[in-house]
This record gives sequence, C-alpha cells and structure tokens, in this order.
Amino acid sequence: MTSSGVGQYLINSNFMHEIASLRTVKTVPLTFYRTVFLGYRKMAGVADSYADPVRIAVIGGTGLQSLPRFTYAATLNVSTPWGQPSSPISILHHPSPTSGKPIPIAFLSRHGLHHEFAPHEVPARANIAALRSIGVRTIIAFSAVGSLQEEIKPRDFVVPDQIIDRTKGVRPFTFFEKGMVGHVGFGDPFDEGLAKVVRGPQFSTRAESNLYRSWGGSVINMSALPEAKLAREAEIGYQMICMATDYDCWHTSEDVNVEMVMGHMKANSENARRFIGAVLDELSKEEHGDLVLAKHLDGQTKFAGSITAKAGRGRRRPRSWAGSFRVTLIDGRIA
Ligand SMILES: CSC[C@H]1O[C@H](OP(=O)(O)O)[C@H](O)[C@@H]1O
Ligand SMILES: Nc1ncnc2[nH]cnc12
Repeated sequence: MTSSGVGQYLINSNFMHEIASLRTVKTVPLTFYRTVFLGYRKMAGVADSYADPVRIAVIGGTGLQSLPRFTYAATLNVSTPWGQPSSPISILHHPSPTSGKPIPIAFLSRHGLHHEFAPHEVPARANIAALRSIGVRTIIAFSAVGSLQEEIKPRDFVVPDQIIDRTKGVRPFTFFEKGMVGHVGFGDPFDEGLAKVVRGPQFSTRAESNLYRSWGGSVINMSALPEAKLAREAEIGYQMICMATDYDCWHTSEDVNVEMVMGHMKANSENARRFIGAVLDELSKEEHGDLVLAKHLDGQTKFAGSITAKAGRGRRRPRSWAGSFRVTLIDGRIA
C-alpha cells in the first residue's frame, strides 16, 4: 500500500488522562486502494464453535459493529479470566486472493453489538485475551478519530505508527499483575510490518485540542489504549487504522459531535469495508505468513513470571503465561 504524510496521533479520554501521539502517520487517500469483492454470502445456521486456529482478527470501532457481506462461519461466546469480551467473536471466511481457500478471520466489536460500552468501559483485557485464546496473532483495529491537522480531512484514512498515552492509570492496562510480573517493549507501539501492508466519553476542550496540536499530534481518539499495549503483552501484532470523522474543536469548522462522527462513518462505511478487504487480501498472501504469526514478537514475554522469586508469586498467578489466555465457551464447546 502506498502512503504519504508525516504527523502524529493523539488519543483522548474524558478526564483528559489520555492522549496518544503518533510521530508518523501515513494518510492514505482512498484512490490508493483497489476495489475488492466483498459480496460474500452469510451462511445459514452459523456454528457456535470453530475447530481451526484463527490467526487474524479485525476489531471494529464506532460505526463498524459488524462486517456485512462476509461469510459467517461461527459465532463464539467466550469468557476469559478477565471477563467476557465486548461482543461475541464472529469467525468470517475471507477467500485467499491466491488460492481461493477460505481464511478464517475473527471479528469483534469494541463497543459491543449495540455500542453499549463507552470507551472507558471497553473490556480490553477480555477482548485481547479472548482473541489470543483462539490463536489470533495479528489484529487490525479500526477507529473513528478527530483530525488535528488541516491536511487530514474527514473520511481520510490514517495509519499511525506512534502514540502518546493519556489514559495511564485510569483503565486496566496490563495482564502482568498479581504475582505474574512482566515487562514488554513498546517503543514501536504498532506493528511496523503490518503498517506496510496496511475514557471518557467527553471530547476535548479547545485549549486541550490546541495543546495536542502544539505537540504535533495528527489525530485523536479514545480507544487505541490500552488495546495496543495489551496486544503487545499478548505477543499479538497490532495495527490501528483510523478514519478521520471531524476536526475536533480546534478548527474554524463546526465542533465535533456524535452526529458528525456517525454521519462520516456511515457515508464512508463501504470504503472502510473495502479497506478491510484489501488488508485481508494482503495478509492472506503466503509471503506474509511469518508476519501474521507475529514471529517477530515471539519471546517478548519470555521472562514473564520468572522475574518474581517463588516466595513472591501470587496465589492467583496462572501456571504459565500462555495458560492465562485460556477461555471458556459460554455456549458451545472450545473446539
Ligand atoms: C462516537 S465519537 C467517539 C468515539 O469514537 C471513537 O471510537 P472507536 O475508536 O472505537 O472507533 C473514539 O475512540 C471514541 O470512542
Ligand atoms: N474529536 C475526537 N476526539 C476523540 N475521539 C474521537 N473520535 C472521533 N472524533 C474524536
């Protein structure tokens, strides 16, 4: 995928504890994308379990609660040690562009099936643990964002590669606790390789919006964290794809409001689905096998647990790091 533009990315929360800033973003005009066929039929009698590991997941954000016109192979209702994810996990079949074979893709709706979870309520640990437990090693996460730069216009897509966290301390943000101590690198919060292929509910004040701009921020949202950090801890490659829906409140145009965000999301939803199809096509290629399996992240958590001497290990500590990502299917069976 071709891309252009340099900037930063900001993430915002209600109490302004949260800002994420991307040092470099690639704003990608839609003309760069080829049209992909998304007219898959929905299978009748969707199963409640799935036998094969699923390596790739899409997390849908605001305005992207489902992926219509993909083939639905299964719907998994799971429970994790961190509770239930924000939505059931749909397993979709995406035909490989080379072999035509169906590639299973997990889809999860960040804010729930009906947008019932506010950004600070999203059960991010359960979401990431649930995806990891079914084999996911690559996540493409979608987000509706405010633009902090004139040149990023509503409906432009932005692929961020850096982030400033202003959610610190106000949301559960780690799997490593209770006697399972671990530390992962987060210098590059998003997955570079993937980039090549591609709390609070209140919006910011004008002063804040201008402050983030003065920091060089490109876009602002409420969702990238802790999601990206938890994915790294779970050794999952993670890339957020942002769609600009407004100019926040720093611009001379109308201040951001939900109607504006939803209007742009709706109008641009077909482009978002094409975008997802193109990314999945790319990731389905054999040459990206190692990338999709996040081989480059293997070993990130190698010292998790062992840093704590036996005497200090918590009673609730899982037997092994991998063991902590076990889930229970609420209805159906784990296959
Ligand atoms: C409805 S506007 C604010 C809302 O939109 C973004 O959601 P998401 O990142 O899940 O697409 C933003 O982060 C806020 O949660
Ligand atoms: N202006 C904005 N601030 C925070 N999150 C957003 N999501 C969409 N627009 C936003």
